[in-house]
Amino acid sequence: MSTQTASLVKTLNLKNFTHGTSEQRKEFAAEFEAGLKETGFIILEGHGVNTHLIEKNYELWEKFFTLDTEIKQKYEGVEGGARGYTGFGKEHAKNRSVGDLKEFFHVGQELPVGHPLSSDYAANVWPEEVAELRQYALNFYRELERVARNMLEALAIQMDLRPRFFADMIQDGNSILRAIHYPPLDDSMDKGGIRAGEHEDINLITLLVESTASGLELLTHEGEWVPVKAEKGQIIVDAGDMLSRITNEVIPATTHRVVNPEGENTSRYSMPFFVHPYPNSLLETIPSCITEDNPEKYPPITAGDFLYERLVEIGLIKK
Ligand SMILES: O=C(O)CCC(=O)C(=O)O
Ligand SMILES: [Fe+2]
Repeated sequence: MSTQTASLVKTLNLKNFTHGTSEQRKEFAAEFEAGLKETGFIILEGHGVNTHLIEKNYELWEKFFTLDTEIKQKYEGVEGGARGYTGFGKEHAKNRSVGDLKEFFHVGQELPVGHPLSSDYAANVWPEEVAELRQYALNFYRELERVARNMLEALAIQMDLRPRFFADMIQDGNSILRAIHYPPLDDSMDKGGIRAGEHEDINLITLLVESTASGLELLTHEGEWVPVKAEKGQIIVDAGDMLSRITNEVIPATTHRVVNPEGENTSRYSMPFFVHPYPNSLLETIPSCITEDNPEKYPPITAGDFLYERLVEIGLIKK
């Protein structure tokens, strides 16, 4: 981590919330909210996600991404990229036309047959060439959901909401595990291309376990790009558009990007977990976030409709 990042982005330990005294829990919650407001990012330690599980996921996803393109394309095309593989250059940031220099694979919520929400979600697709992926990716998904629940409970307490306010929204929610491969750059790639153009995530919060290489940057309120990196055992947490919307922008969505490598030109892998409410959950402004100086900015919308609008904007759904 650069010294600049170290001083700018707060590092918090989740154990202080899950196992701490009431003082430590309060302090954790306050620091989390302050971090989201000040820089949009916090770095989380003590999250309890097993290192082996993270390493195994990287190993298996790398196996998938090194398969021939024709094989990977068999797993493409499920509902605007909601599940399975999305090929190189397809997604672009909201106001850009050049596609990002990445390919990725989405794993979504998997509910038992007969669950009332199971028909709301497309079925996951699993590459038969990497048989172990299903088990390891789903275990990882569950672990990240647990961390997300804890973080959102802390935020709800800090905002004087009932503790499960956000946690109920993400219960059986539409969260997405995205495994990303940014290939080494070569001359055939679009000259204006960047690994991931400047953007905000669509969801409530995003959890990013350590990536395999640097490149992630956040935009400060002062308009300066600053590198952020999670080391082994750390998770970066940031705020997305849905959280910004329901907090009436009291918590802004974090603007970030992934820049091209300057030194060694190798593949980069990362695995963001986008924490989403269930599709019928209403994104409605939290009353305490409406004040005379900050009147209500957005009408209510369901999480499903909001997501659809944004997927059209970033090129994953064609209207
Ligand atoms: O690869 C990363 O570190 C971040 C990726 C990202 O911001 C995204 O996919 O939304
Ligand atoms: Fe992002």
